[in-house]
Amino acid sequence: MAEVTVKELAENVGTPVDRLLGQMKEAGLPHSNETDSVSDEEKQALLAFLKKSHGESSGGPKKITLKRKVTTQIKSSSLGGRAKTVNIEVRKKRTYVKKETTVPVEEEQLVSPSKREEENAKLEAARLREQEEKAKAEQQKQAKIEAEEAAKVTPSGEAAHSEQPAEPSEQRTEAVDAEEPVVNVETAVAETESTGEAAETVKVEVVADSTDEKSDSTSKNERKTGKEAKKEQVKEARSAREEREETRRPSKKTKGEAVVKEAVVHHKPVERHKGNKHQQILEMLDDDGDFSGGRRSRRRKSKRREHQFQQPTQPVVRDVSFGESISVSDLANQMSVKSAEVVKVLFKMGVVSNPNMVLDQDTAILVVEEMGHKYTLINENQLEENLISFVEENVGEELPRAPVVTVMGHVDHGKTSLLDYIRKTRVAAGESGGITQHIGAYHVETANGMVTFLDTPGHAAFTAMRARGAQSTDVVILVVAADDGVMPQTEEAIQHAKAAGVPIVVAINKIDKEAADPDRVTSELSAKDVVPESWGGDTQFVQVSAHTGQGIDALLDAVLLQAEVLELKSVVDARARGVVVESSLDRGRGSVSTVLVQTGTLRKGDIVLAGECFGKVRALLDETGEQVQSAGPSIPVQILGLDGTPTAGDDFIVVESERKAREVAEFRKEKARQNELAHQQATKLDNLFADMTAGEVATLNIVLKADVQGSLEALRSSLLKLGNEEVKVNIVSGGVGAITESDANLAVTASAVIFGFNVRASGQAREIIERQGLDLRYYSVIYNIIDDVKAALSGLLSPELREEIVGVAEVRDVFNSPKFGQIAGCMVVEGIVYRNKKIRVLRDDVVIYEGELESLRRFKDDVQEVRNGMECGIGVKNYTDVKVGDKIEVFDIKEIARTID
Ligand SMILES: Nc1nc2c(ncn2[C@@H]2O[C@H](COP(=O)(O)OP(=O)(O)OP(=O)(O)O)[C@@H](O)[C@H]2O)c(=O)[nH]1
Repeated sequence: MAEVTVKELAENVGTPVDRLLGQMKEAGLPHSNETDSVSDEEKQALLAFLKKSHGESSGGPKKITLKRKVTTQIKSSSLGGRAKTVNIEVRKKRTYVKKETTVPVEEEQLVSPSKREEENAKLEAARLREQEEKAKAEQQKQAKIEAEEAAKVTPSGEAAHSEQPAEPSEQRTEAVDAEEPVVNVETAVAETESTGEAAETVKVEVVADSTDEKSDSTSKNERKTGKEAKKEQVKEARSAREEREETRRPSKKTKGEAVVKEAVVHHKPVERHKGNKHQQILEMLDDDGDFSGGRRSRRRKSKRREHQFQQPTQPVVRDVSFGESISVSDLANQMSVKSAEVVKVLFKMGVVSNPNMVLDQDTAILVVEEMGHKYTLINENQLEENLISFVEENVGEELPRAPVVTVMGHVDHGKTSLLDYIRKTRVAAGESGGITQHIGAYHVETANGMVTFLDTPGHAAFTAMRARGAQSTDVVILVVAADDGVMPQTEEAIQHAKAAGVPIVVAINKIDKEAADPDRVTSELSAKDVVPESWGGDTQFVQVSAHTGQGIDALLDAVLLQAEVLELKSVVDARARGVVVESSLDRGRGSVSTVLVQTGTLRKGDIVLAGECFGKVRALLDETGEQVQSAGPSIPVQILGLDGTPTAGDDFIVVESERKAREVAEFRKEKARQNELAHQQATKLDNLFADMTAGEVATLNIVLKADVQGSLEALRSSLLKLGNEEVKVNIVSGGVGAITESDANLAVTASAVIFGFNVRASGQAREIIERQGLDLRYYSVIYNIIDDVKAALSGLLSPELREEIVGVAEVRDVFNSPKFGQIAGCMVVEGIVYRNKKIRVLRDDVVIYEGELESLRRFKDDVQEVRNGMECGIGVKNYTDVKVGDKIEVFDIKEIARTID
């Protein structure tokens, strides 16, 4: 490279000649004139000096590279089936470069003298100069010093030269440095904050540290002010948010939680600024005192408060309420003691118990008193009584109501056809085999008034309803086919109607038929005590034809006339009450119950209690399936909304509240369960004798079904031969074929056992048998039936009662205890003295008192029994005249069953 003069070099780098000469002097070069030539070596020397003066030689880090290494393993199975583990190392590198803005451009120009580079250098130098001057203007003091230093400069001042001229450039560098790293740090912080890499932030701050103390402090200050600014922002945001929260308070918790949730769900590190936000929300919520932190602290506080136990100053006396019986555990619960406590007390009273044991009312009272509590006796029927009184509030004007009619008669005599004709719909055609499969109810308008029909499939439902004491029918239409006459089911219908005290209107049907013989029917019915008015009786007979419609109007008139005689009236404006006709579970609609309103008006939305079911009436449907808003007396409706399917014949009633309905329903369920248990015991063949009352002729009622007529007759005669003057067999019903629903219902009403000889019960019959706990027995050998009945009748014979003395105690001493009254100190001389068995007091072997023991104690303990040779204390109930020398005899009564020879 060719040599240049100082002036040319100054022009090339865009620096004043004087300044360049000064720098050259500092670098130890001999140049003092602008015309002096500068060699390449000198240029290099000047460059080295300048670099040094700008701190390059200090070797301070210009860049920091952060490395992160993550090693993971991947396991793969090779073809040979051997697992292969591959280590994967992921290296991340991040480099932070300190901006090289302070390097004087002159130096670059010195080493790159080409024209293009020179121009670039010029531009860069110009920019630098501008910055430099700016810095100068800002730091006047430094400029002054610079000026002073410049003035001090003397050509001989080597030392001064070597130090002072460097200062301005150093300071200049510092000034730039002081700014640049701050910028860098802030950017770095912003970067790392947004990615959550806090570690990098720290490193970058170190860069600033190592670079320049001043810059660090400045950046710290700046950061500090930045923090304060943030604080201010947070505060502002907080107050703004608080204002916003005031207006839409309910959403704040959700928002705060949502931030956390999001972070958790996506496994993202919570961003710092978002974290701050979250923190703010938490803080705000805490301020409000209704978020977790606040709650927790409050809980802690309240816990502390709870723990401050205060000993009660006097024993807590609790009021315990129970009915006829209560279990030990329930009693304990009510007294707030452990069951074991009650068991202990009972044990002291001589009763061995367990928590599940049910105590009778008297025992429960003793326990409660013993434990120092009060008791209230509950009338268990209170609920029902309350319900009745609630219903009796149903006062209002009684208005005439439509009669409710049940059509009964033998199979195929035309019941459905008759009803079909009356309501002008063809129900019969739609039925399988023409037999009515459903129980329904509907009302029809006639020219003379309204009539409600209960459409039943014969007598079963009527019997079932009757068995539950449901009096739903006002009039029975007895259908008898004029061509067939009185048949078994006709007779049955008559019996049912008479038993229920329901007037009959006879419809002699199929009068259109050639074979019709109404007179025969009339005479046959008269023989059954159904006598027409024309023959001096009180029953209306109407000849009808369900096919031609002949006599149907007359029949309806007869029914309405009968209703008039009955003076059927009912309150309309009152809470509804009535009877359940049928109910079923519909797949789409749930429980669907057909009910007949008997009094009052049932409305949509009413709370209905029907038997053991209850619910709010969701919808009311009439017989055509149309929704209605209400139903008055004698109107049948379907109700939707009950929680179950009540049984046909159950009463339904509108109650004040769902709570009340539930309470009574629960009570009824429990009662029914108990009744069922009791009933199951009573109707078992083996237990029948328990029902017998002394002096009466006991009867074993049997419903007998056989496969063929021959066996039926054989069985009937054999069974009827059994028995004597004390017991007898009564075959309530005997027939050929399967055991039907009707048979089961009959067995319920007659308290009969059911025998099936080579026949089985139908599904519906089995359901009733199971529900009612009837005794059903299947046989295939006649002698087995006879043997069983003989055995049952043996049970029915009055058992022989024999007395057995089980223990004797001699009275050795008598004393009075203020707590237990008179106590006889005894020695057991025979057998065992039992606490719960009957006793007699004998004086000189003559019975002077018969009764029970009040207490039996050994030493201080109540005991159940005391054996021979042991001493005991006996308190005799209601007897205070025991003397020394008396004997207390404990006896048992044993029943010895007799058999028929
Ligand atoms: N000729 C004539 N036939 C009748 C009359 N009434 C009913 N029938 C017929 O008698 C048969 C039995 O009629 P239903 O109405 O099904 O008799 P039901 O008593 O209801 O029978 P179940 O449903 O089985 O109890 C049918 O074939 C009817 O068409 C009538 O007045 N005249």
